[in-house]
Amino acid sequence: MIMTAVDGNMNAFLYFIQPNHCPPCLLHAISKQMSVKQTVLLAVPKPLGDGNGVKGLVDSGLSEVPEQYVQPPEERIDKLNASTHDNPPIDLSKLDGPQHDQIVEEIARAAETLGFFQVMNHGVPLELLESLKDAANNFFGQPPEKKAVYRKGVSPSPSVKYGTSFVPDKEKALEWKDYISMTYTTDAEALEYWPQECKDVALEYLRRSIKMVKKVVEILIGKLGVTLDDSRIDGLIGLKLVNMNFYPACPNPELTVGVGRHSDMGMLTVLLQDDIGGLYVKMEEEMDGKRQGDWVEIPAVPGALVINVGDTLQILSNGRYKSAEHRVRTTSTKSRVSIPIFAIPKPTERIGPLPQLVERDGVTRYREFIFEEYMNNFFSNVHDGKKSLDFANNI
Ligand SMILES: O=C(O)CCC(=O)C(=O)O
Ligand SMILES: [Fe+2]
Repeated sequence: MIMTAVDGNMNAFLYFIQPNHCPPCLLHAISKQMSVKQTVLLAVPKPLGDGNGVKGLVDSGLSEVPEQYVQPPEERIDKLNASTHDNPPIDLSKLDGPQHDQIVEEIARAAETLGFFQVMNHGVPLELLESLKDAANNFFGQPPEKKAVYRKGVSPSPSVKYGTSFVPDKEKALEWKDYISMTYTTDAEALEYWPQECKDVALEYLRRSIKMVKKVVEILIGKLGVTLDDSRIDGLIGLKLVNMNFYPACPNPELTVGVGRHSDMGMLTVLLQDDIGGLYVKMEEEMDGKRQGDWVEIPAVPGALVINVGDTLQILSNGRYKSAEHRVRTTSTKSRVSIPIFAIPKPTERIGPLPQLVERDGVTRYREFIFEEYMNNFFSNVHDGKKSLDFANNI
């Protein structure tokens, strides 16, 4: 019998199977389903394609999701039972007018409760937002071989990485997502190595957003009653990543996730989503008639950007600001793109609760560490809710 299967790195394999042996994962499941007691792999797996990602799978004409993408029941997303977080976007242009204090209050309140909010008049031109979504669709719409050149290990620069899922080698169930991740070092490096289809818009998005990120960080630190000098703030948001996520239309959205439950590791994340929707956040506490633990959808609002608090800001604020757990569902009808910017500390930055807060709170909720250690831990574990924060636990 000849059979195709796909491994965690999205390599498709041709298998020749005979009784007596059972290769792991998909084949195991298939062999059980087919009541074949044992199967054997006769030939070495032969890659059918490299770097095709989930998009490549879908383009090959799937009618059902492969076994590796089927989530355990507790991770599946019941979209009918989720409500929407319908707070209107916060108008950042009002920071320059008489409503300054009220806007500062709204930002701090959102960061202390849900850890997510949307903003408008954020300084990123609306045409640029449209171009970014087009650029992401263009990049992922290319033939597999054009994208595969950015895979880890072969990419022309360590700052650019094309991949699928999060940590495919360790995940029990894969995420239904392809991505390209671009780490900013210098303009020259970005212009040389980032993909042609997206480098200009991604750089401009980064330049414009980072000004807004800095302003929001200053506001949030200020609301803690602490002043940090400019170079410290620059260090806290000194490493910047622009990602483009692509979630292909999925034949069984009820069985899969686009991104599993996780929190982001940095200070703040800025996220552009298209009009499909599907980003859910877990309520940290009871609020607006919703219970703690409920999942609420962050609706797609044209022209708005989503901002969320990351682990670093939760740690720095000694737990006052909430790094929210979030996840993304898939859809059967259309693909979705999202374009986050992760503003994270420089790897050498020393992170821990701000001493002034520890003194005031009379307790230190997290230990100190060098950010690089946190980052390495984050990227070597599968998404598992807010588990990433355990790395900073005191004991
Ligand atoms: O696609 C989204 O809406 C969110 C993606 C996300 O959470 C992430 O990339 O960390
Ligand atoms: Fe995230």
